[in-house]
Amino acid sequence: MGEKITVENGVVQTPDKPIIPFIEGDGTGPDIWAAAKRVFEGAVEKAYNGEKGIEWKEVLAGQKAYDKTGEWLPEETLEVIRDNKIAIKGPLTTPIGGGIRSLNVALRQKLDLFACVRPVRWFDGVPSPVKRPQDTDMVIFRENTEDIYAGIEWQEGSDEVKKVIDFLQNEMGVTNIRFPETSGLGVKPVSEEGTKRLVRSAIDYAIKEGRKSVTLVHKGNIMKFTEGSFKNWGYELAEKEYGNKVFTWAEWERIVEKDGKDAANKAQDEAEKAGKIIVKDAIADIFLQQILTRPKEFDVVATMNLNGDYVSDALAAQVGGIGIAPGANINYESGHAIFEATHGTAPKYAGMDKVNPSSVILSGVLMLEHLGWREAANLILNSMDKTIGSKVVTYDFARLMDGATEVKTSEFADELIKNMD
Ligand SMILES: NC(=O)C1=CN([C@@H]2O[C@H](COP(=O)(O)OP(=O)(O)OC[C@H]3O[C@@H](n4cnc5c(N)ncnc54)[C@H](OP(=O)(O)O)[C@@H]3O)[C@@H](O)[C@H]2O)C=CC1
Ligand SMILES: O=C(O)CCC(=O)C(=O)O
Ligand SMILES: [Mg+2]
Repeated sequence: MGEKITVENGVVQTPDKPIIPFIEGDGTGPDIWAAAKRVFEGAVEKAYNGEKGIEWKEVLAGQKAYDKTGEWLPEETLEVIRDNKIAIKGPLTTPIGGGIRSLNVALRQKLDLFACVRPVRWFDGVPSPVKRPQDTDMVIFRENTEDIYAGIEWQEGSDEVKKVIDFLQNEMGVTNIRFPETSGLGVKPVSEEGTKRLVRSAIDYAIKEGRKSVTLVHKGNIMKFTEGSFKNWGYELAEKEYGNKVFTWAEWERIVEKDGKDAANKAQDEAEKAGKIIVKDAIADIFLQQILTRPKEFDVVATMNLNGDYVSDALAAQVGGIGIAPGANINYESGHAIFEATHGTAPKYAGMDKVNPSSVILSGVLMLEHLGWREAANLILNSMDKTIGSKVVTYDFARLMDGATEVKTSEFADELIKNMD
């Protein structure tokens, strides 16, 4: 009989047979989930000889939920995940324009999973568009509950948008809505609490994992009171809560003003040598250039929701694409977490047993690490290295690799299970 995972004083307590809810997902979700589940079970069995095991519990969301219950995201699904603390999911479809809002975003918001953690590293042999993919080794902390993802927007021509435009023009003195008759409007909330809990998680992670820096990525030069404040609150939190453990660029600037640039650079050098975390910032556009040209300069990255979405896929491309990029949505305060692939439902490949299951498999590796089952996680990581190293890969890698053997989703899983040792 399975038992519930609990969290005591922020520490996850995993029974030998934890109940883990899963959402299969839409489109290619069932293909990659079937493969991933077998890989997780193979690794756990091999690591613990039957002494530990997972009791899977299916919960519904997306098309499957709608067909069975008439709801896209049933309350029962949220209740089961809340109750069991963690879950793993495949991708869910979001129609563009009208219709339902993103179920993926709704799950993160309803469970307050404020940090979307996406590690980006290269596996030996994976085809990449850059010359030195091994230089990219970053962990993105994307804020998950605020920003324009809050879904506060009004359609062009609606009574609501007319009211808001009227308010802006007549009560707030706004004069620069270029085409007021035909504008839709969106609101971008970014709060001090939301920013600080995200940046805190990123710095805690950097300290725990022995990382060198945390970069706050923002567009504060243009959006001063949202993205600019994100940067300022980030520095404020770093200095106030972490004191001597960090050196911030805000401090660097204060030293420049007082004693000049050489003194500031010297202080940063000394901080690096002392193993302090360097907390710095980058404006989002130049950041997207520098992750390509100088990836070694970045380590942990903390950013808002939309920037984080763009940065995730851009960085994933550098190490082989979204077919292999994992993710976790975590509330570090309550311990709730949902692990999920970074990519979408890739509908044109649905049911073809074709796409790469690595993204959801590596999300499962993050889940096993979260549970403290490092042995099983490492078995999968080593097997992934070995399997890709032997050039047995799915179509996405095969089309970019010389001499590759292209296999189906399920065959790639067979190969991973075979190569676990
Ligand atoms: N978290 C989630 O559940 C997410 C859901 N979505 C949703 O998914 C739907 C489709 O979105 P779309 O923008 O087309 O993005 P997708 O990520 O679904 O697909 C875009 C392309 O990425 C490649 N790709 C995606 N998954 C894999 C995989 N497992 N293995 C190999 N290659 C892969 C394919 O490239 P190629 O054609 O070159 O082979 C595919 O055509 C939308 O409804 C969107 O809202 C999107 C992102 C995240
Ligand atoms: O939910 C969606 O449609 C998109 C989500 C997304 O792009 C992401 O999680 O990176
Ligand atoms: Mg995305």
